[in-house]
Amino acid sequence: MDLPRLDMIKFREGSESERIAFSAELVQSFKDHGFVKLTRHGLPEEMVKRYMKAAEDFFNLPSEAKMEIANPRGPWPQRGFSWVGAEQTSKLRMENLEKQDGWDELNDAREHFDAGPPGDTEYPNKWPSEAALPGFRGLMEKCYDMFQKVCLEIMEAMEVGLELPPGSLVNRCCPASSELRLNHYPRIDLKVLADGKIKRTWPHTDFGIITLLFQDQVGGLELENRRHPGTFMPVLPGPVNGPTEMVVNISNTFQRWTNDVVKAGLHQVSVPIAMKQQTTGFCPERYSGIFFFKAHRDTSVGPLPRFVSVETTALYDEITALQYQQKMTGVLY
Ligand SMILES: O=C(O)CCC(=O)C(=O)O
Ligand SMILES: [Fe+2]
Repeated sequence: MDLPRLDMIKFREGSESERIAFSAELVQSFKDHGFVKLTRHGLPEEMVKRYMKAAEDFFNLPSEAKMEIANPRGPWPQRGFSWVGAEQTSKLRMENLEKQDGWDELNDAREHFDAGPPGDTEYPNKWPSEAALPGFRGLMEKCYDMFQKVCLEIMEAMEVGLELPPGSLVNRCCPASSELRLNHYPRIDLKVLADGKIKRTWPHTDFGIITLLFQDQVGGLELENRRHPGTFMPVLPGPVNGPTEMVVNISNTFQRWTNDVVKAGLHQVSVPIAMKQQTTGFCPERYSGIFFFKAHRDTSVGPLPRFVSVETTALYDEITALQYQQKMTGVLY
């Protein structure tokens, strides 16, 4: 089974009834899978291609250049480079938060780069020098703005689909506090993965509102099959020469806002489906580009009034998006 693939132009340029139909299908796919694929997402193809190529250029820098902009471990938004093994996604799984101890030895075979809003003075970004990587910062800042815009549009559609007052989601996301990420999974021996202590990315949910994801042709991203909890199915890369497909998943903040009406999509990165039966050899390197769309730092991530009633009590506490981010980032290390 592949994920529903929705054409976003129907929301952007469609008639009122097309906008309503798109929004209903979007909500349904999120309720069923926690995931959707969007085509004609409005992001220039050329820009997405350059974004993915920039990931290769960045991770090909010498280690010293990457370590110069290393992310300081700790409970604050991530900025700059995180080396292989720095982050342990196994700890992020909501139900594992209390029983973290046994999860300490599970590592991710992944390095990544994170950037927050352009010009963020509270948590400044860390860029490689212009000499080392010409144009990288400019491109990332442009992508950030475009990704933020498309996420706001998805929030608009969710307001329609969930029959929420216009602006009730969108207004919680301005000014921007999202994060852009580049992921690199180095080539790895299948035997290492088979040992069970290292995975490309352990099952987890992301902690923002929604996540946008672009992947190369290697494959390996998997989402939980909600019909058979605990099992996973592949989110296959789009056609090689076709237009880019944007994968979108629901993250914890949206689950909290809707008091579990729309739940976050559990996902992992595993061995690509074509190599599952193989016991020897190497898993090729893989790149992905991600945008963690987040709520404004002072906004509450407690359930919205519309999802709480006498019969339906609030499942989550009223803390700010920044406090929640700090709590979750603290868990990662
Ligand atoms: O690389 C991928 O496809 C997924 C990575 C991921 O889940 C994350 O960075 O949160
Ligand atoms: Fe993720």
